[in-house]
Amino acid sequence: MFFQLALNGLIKGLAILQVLAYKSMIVYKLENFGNQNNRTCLGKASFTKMLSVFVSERLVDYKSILIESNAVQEAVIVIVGFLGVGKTTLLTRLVQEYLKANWQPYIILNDYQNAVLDSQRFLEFLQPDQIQALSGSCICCSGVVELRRQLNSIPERKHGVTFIEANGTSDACSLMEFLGVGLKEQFLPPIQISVVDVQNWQKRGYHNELEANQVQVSSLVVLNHAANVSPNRVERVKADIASLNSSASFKTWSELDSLSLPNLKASNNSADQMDHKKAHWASCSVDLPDPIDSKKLIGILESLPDTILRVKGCTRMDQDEHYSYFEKIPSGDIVVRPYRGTLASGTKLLVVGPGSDPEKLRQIIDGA
Ligand SMILES: Nc1nc2c(ncn2[C@@H]2O[C@H](COP(=O)(O)OP(=O)(O)OP(=O)(O)O)[C@@H](O)[C@H]2O)c(=O)[nH]1
Repeated sequence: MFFQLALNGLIKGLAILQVLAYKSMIVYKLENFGNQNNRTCLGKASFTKMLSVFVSERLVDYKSILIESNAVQEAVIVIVGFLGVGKTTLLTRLVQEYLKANWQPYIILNDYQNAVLDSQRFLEFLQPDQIQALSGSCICCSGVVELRRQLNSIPERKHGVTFIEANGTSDACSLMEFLGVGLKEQFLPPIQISVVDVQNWQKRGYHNELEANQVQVSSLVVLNHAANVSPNRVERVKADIASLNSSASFKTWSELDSLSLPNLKASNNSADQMDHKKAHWASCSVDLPDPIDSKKLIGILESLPDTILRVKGCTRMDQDEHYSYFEKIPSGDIVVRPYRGTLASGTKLLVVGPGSDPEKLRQIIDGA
């Protein structure tokens, strides 16, 4: 606040000094106000108007000079996409590549139930203060105030870049609308990148509309899961997305040039209206035994209702000393890998989708 007042005072002072120093320029300005023939007859009102235009022009000039001489504004890159398409995988790649190129990335991770679980995986590359976790379903409405607060609390630094990963059911269009206001001058207007699973694009039944919403204000669409699909399918998906957002560019995982992302311009594509409630999904989490028999865990994951589209969790398996992170994506694939973070919240099973009910989950776990 004090800095802002001081800066404004300095700018005004500079502008007034310039007014005094450039009398000849004032004469030039008088000419621009249509008084070429009788400069001495300029009325008080015209003079005041001229002075205010001149000073305000100078203010703009000085402000831009000061901003240029300070840090370059920081890109804010928002990663969206349906559940399990590969947003965190992309974020991990981006963080690693930006660090390698001497940038200073900050990340904000939003997820259902327990964003800390995912955020801990980044401690391998980032300091704790470079990572913020934001649990909760809706950063596109009720959660946007907290998201903006977290973003605005990120310190200014050289070569800064901030990545935000939205949860997989976010109303990506509303998110950009709300996030576009109230950010510090430190930041450029946020840009959105959408991750799309080419194999499963628009095979989400009732959730197709939500998936389509998640590409409509994106500047770039990253085409994932493209290894096992025909080139025809890739072209069809691109054409489909282009019909929703004609200004988006496309990159496959291998074509993506991570360091060029800050050069993207925010999309001005107008999006179709979506019933925002479609972005509010049920989710819940329950504790898991530690350790657990790995066959029993697979049995639990396979017994979950089909309406549950995303599963994540962490516990120790069999005789392992280390914890394991496991997950199930909407296609039904189950992946298990060692968990390197600190398990701050204890062993958990997290589920997202209609039918997420802690009582039902406990029954499935006890009966396995
Ligand atoms: N085969 C294949 N697997 C992928 C690809 N991208 C990501 N995955 C895997 O898919 C799983 C889910 O990836 P995440 O990056 O966690 O997906 P996400 O979009 O962050 O998921 P949520 O935000 O939790 O919904 C992980 O096991 C990834 O390794 C891809 O292009 N092909």
